[in-house]
Amino acid sequence: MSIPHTPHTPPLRIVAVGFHGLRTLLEELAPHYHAAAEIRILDKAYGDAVAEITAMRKDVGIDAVVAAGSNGGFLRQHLDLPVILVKVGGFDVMHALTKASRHSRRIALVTYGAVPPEIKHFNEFFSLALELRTYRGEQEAEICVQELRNMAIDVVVAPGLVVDLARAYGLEGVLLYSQGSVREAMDDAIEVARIARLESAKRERLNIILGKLKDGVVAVDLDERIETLNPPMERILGQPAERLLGQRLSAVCAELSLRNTLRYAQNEVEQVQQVNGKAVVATRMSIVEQGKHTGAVLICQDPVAIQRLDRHLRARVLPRPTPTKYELSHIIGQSASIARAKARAVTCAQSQATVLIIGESGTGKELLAQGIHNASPRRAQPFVAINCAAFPEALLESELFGYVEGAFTGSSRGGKIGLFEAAHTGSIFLDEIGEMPLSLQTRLLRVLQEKEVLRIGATEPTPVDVRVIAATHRDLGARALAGEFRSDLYYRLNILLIALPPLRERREDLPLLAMHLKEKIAQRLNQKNPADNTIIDAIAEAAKHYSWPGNVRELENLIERAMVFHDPQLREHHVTLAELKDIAPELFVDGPHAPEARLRDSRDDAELRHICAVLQDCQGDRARAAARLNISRSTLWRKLKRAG
Ligand SMILES: Nc1ncnc2c1ncn2[C@@H]1O[C@H](COP(=O)(O)OP(=O)(O)OP(=O)(O)O)[C@@H](O)[C@H]1O
Repeated sequence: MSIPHTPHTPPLRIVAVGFHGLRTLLEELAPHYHAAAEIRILDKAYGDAVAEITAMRKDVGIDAVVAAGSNGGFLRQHLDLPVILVKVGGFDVMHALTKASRHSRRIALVTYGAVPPEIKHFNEFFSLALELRTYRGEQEAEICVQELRNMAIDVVVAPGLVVDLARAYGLEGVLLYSQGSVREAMDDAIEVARIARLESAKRERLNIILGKLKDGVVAVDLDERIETLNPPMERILGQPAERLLGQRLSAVCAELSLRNTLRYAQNEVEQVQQVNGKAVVATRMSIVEQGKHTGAVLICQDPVAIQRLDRHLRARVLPRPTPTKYELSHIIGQSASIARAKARAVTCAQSQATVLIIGESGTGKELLAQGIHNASPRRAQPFVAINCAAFPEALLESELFGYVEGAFTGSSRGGKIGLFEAAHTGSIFLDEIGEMPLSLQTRLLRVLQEKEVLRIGATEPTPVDVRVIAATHRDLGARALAGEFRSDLYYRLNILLIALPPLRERREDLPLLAMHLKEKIAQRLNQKNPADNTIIDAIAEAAKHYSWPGNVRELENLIERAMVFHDPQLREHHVTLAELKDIAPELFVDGPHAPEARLRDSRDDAELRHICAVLQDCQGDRARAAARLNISRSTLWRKLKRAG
């Protein structure tokens, strides 16, 4: 990666600090670096230099500093910028000593920090009798020069500051640095600045990427001090980055501590925890660079966002759930029993518990289930319905629980999502739960208890949040006693019970229902001018003593038949008995032995024989048999059930 020189990338900027002798050297050299960097020469020292450089940095940006001697040491301590020191080489020493010896033999060599060992050896080997001294700061330098004067030293070879002092005390001063050593420092500074720029460009890019994340991210060093964090993490910690950088994470927020991650180098993935009263999903990982632990990182996710994403993903790969059309207000009836069932349904809608609806076929169990779902807080989520009696065991199992790829021969690629997963965050309606095979009852119980499903062939369960509404026309308690239904499942399902009365027990609802169904069918048949009420009234009247084995569904079918067959030309005319018998013969059968009943029985027998033959032909495969008979699987199942 290189820094392209566009008008937007400013040139490298180096501040070279030095006065007097060093300054002269710097001024001589600066023009040579014109193409590589902008060199600013500053003749200030210590605190003044720090203040000036800090101001410059704010103003234009500074990449590196070149300085020498004690001033260089000071700047290194007080600036968080690369400070490159002008180093004294052996050649510099020889060159300066030669120059000094032209004035006198009484020479002192003063260096910043420790005396380099090579100089000590050099001094001894050539018996130069140099006075070797060191200093660390301005004060020490001055004391040193005073002592040298008292020792009658004539020439002081030293860095710029000491040279100036020596001259002030009337001694000769020779600058220790050569042009070569200054050039070397400048070259190093430019290289360091170039690399620092690259690093900061990379860091900036990383920060931009981190800033785009929705999750909060914070990285700490081995001392748990915050090195980097992004805006979402600033929000979680409730402070701006400027205040947080350099602080210990535990001190800012004890709940999000990374101390154990650093201590045991152990990763923790997706732990749900509370921070300032809000739930976060926290992942902690230690950072390993070139095999060494160098820090740790914490990622905080918002559980609400995860759930939203989860729903979105599931929605994309799922079969579309059945759109629900019914509300509780669609349940028609003023009888006490229906009013009670409706009132119960309203209460149940507010609970998360499993609901069990008991009622004969056609009494409105699915209508009620949809109504409960649509009155519950889950109304915007999927509603999935399945008739447990309409599928053979193996098919029902894969429909409900799904399977993973390769779970069995013929399983589709990528596996298949089951209805429980499809209903995630919503409701599932298990119609005819009493017909569910025992082995599947066990699996269902697990889903209810653990709130997770195990797809066929899978090893990892998938968590699901589904409200179960089950329905049956059977006496589940009796079936449980007889060992045909798991009693533990029965108790689990039987938390909120709603009984839907058969139509024959609430005949007072018949006229209202008939009218309602007439409107509904007219809409469905797109009849703008539906049959008048005479035929409907006639049916309601004739059906007073009818037992309605098919309940509201049967009534609905009958009314539809009447609306289709009743001659609209005969509007407002009195419906004759013959006409009514023709349209609704079943209403005139008052017992199993009536002539019409016998007729119907023999018709049913013939139909049943036909169904059995087709079923045998299809080796008992109900789906295929239903397709051949051109009826739905539920209808096939109903016909078989009615025949016992
Ligand atoms: N109280 C009611 N008010 C209005 N319509 C009703 C009522 N009860 C049932 N229905 C209508 O009757 C038909 C059958 O109802 P639904 O499918 O809900 O019955 P079910 O008990 O689930 O039947 P099955 O057990 O045979 O599947 C639907 O068209 C439904 O809208």
